[in-house]
Amino acid sequence: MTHVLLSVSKLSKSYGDRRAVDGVSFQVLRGQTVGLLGPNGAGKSTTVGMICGLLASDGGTVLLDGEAVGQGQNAAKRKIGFVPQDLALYEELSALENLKLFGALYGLKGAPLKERCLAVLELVRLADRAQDKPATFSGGMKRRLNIAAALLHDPQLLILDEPTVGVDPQSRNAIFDTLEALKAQGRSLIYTSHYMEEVERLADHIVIIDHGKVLADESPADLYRRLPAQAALQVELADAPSEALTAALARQPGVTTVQQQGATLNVGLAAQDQASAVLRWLEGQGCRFLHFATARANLEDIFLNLTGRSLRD
Ligand SMILES: Nc1ncnc2c1ncn2[C@@H]1O[C@H](COP(=O)(O)OP(=O)(O)OP(=O)(O)O)[C@@H](O)[C@H]1O
Repeated sequence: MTHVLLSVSKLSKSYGDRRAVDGVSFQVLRGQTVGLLGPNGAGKSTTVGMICGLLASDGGTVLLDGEAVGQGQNAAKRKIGFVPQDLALYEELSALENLKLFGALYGLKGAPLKERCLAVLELVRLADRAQDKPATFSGGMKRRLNIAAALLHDPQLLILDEPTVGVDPQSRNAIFDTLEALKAQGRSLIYTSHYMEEVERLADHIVIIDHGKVLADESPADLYRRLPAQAALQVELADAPSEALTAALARQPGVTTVQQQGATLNVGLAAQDQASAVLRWLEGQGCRFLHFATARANLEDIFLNLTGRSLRD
């Protein structure tokens, strides 16, 4: 058995003359969580829609366990669970009745269906609300019920399209707990988001997508290694530093970059724990500080480094 569960190759789709997805390729290994990260309109939803066989592609292939996932019913598709951006629930049926209905679509019935419904409700932490209607649920609870529905047939790969948009913090945590439990069971996940903190928390591997193209396809550690600085120190001095001082600062150990704007210095650091040494050095040079702050580099910086633009533009 190969380690590769899903293989996406040169996937493309245009809407009219707009190329929404332009030759996207990446793989998902067994047990791996892949974060598909990109700004709004980058092509994430279109990509996952094609992976699930819900949207027809203009070109490219999607193989799951070596089998093509096309449109229509097929065995490969059954190994995928999909949680779309838009909720799909019957508001007037109870949570349990909703799941029974979805389970029946997968050919589950009788006692095994009931057992599966209760197990997935437990997994998304809605077991105590089984008899309640989604009409009485918060947005986050509805989202969790939708995740439960996608898990009924016990898929190998769960694909979630921006699952935390419009979700309250309590449900957000419950969703993360569910996904972490699935990871621990060895399931594979694809998680699309434009929230870098979420992708950082969950993903073993990150695919950054922009304008329908893959810009990076790496582990978080490798992505960070691309950055010129792993942390930043911002210091506001009482007086603007001399050019000689700024130049000498740039030569200090652990300092990767120095930018000066008036009395403010932005210092790139090879590691965050080098900030105190830099501050001591500045103090030794007779500098007085008004304010200073440090920040660890994040995926936002990586996106900025790759595209010259902010992820949230
Ligand atoms: N049905 C459609 N008809 C026409 N254009 C579309 C359609 N769906 C998406 N697009 C366009 O395709 C591009 C990619 O959209 P897509 O929804 O895949 O991006 P996304 O990264 O998922 O963004 P979002 O987070 O906003 O959903 C965008 O420019 C979008 O406007």
